[in-house]
Amino acid sequence: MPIDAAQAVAAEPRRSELTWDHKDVILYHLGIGAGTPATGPDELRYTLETRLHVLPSFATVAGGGRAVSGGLATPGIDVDLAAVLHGGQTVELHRPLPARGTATQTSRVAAVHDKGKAAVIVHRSDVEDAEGPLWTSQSEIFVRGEGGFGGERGSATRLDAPEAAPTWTVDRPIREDQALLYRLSGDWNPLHADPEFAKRAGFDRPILHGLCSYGITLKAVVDTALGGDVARVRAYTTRFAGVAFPGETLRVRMWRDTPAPGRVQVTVTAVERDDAPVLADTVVTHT
Ligand SMILES: CCCCCCC[C@@H](O)CC(=O)SCCNC(=O)CCNC(=O)[C@H](O)C(C)(C)COP(=O)(O)OP(=O)(O)OC[C@H]1O[C@@H](n2cnc3c(N)ncnc32)[C@H](O)[C@@H]1OP(=O)(O)O
Repeated sequence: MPIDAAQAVAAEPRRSELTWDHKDVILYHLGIGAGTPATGPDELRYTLETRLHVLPSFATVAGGGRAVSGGLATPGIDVDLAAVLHGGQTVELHRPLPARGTATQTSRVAAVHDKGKAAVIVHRSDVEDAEGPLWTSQSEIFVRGEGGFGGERGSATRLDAPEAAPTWTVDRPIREDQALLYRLSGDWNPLHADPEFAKRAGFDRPILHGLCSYGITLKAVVDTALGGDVARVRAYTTRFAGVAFPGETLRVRMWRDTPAPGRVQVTVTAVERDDAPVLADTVVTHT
């Protein structure tokens, strides 16, 4: 049986060691579009080792993407990768991320929801180093065709886009080779690179990694709404509402102090496809 929810949730948490250094951080930043203009002072914070600030979404790839592969390598879960889409992602920061580190990750399947036509696997990781907790990450993995196993449906948090005009709107072009560059940070899923595999998954061409859009968007928020200060981010949550393709332009709309003070609510759409939703229910919590 492809999904045995009870077995997945009861499985022992998996522990793994994560290590990273400035090279991994810079590669990740390039993979989410940093470095344009190449020598602009704001971009050098993301790309020059002597000035490096770590974007908190780096947590999703630290250690070479084990969070991604580990999410599906759990007893009780045996699914076709072509049926898998990233559904949602949250990262909660306990401290700013260092540019190099060694940490222990403890991961488990927190829940498996039965959506009828799909299963949603909720995968949680807690990461700490010698100085204490660093971050907590939660991924929702949407597996098409794997529902109907008789599990709980689970609840969904939905945020209406505010009626007021956005405080800021910025456009972020996705390079044609963005997914090819991003995958070097550890998510080698062929869905993002191999046209034949993408067709088998139901797409005309390879789609962008959800976590690449996630990183592009957080960088846009930090650079626009948080004065470029990565250390102000406390938490970042999103739902992947629709696909994005390399070569498109992401329009990032941001509302200050929405839905509460100290939060920026964000929507992301694909400009070339009539503002089709890409990220929804997206909030950056900050100091
Ligand atoms: C540990 C980390 C491991 C990560 C593994 C992933 C590896 C990566 O390489 C893979 C990727 O990056 S894939 C790219 C990024 N993701 C996407 O592009 C998906 C975009 N979203 C969609 O296509 C649709 O929203 C879609 C298809 C997701 C849903 O659309 P519909 O089928 O139309 O669903 P709908 O009828 O609206 O709702 C049915 C029930 O499902 C819930 N739901 C909807 N969208 C969800 C989402 N994004 N995440 C989680 N749950 C979601 C709905 O709430 C509904 O349930 P309920 O009726 O109980 O409310």
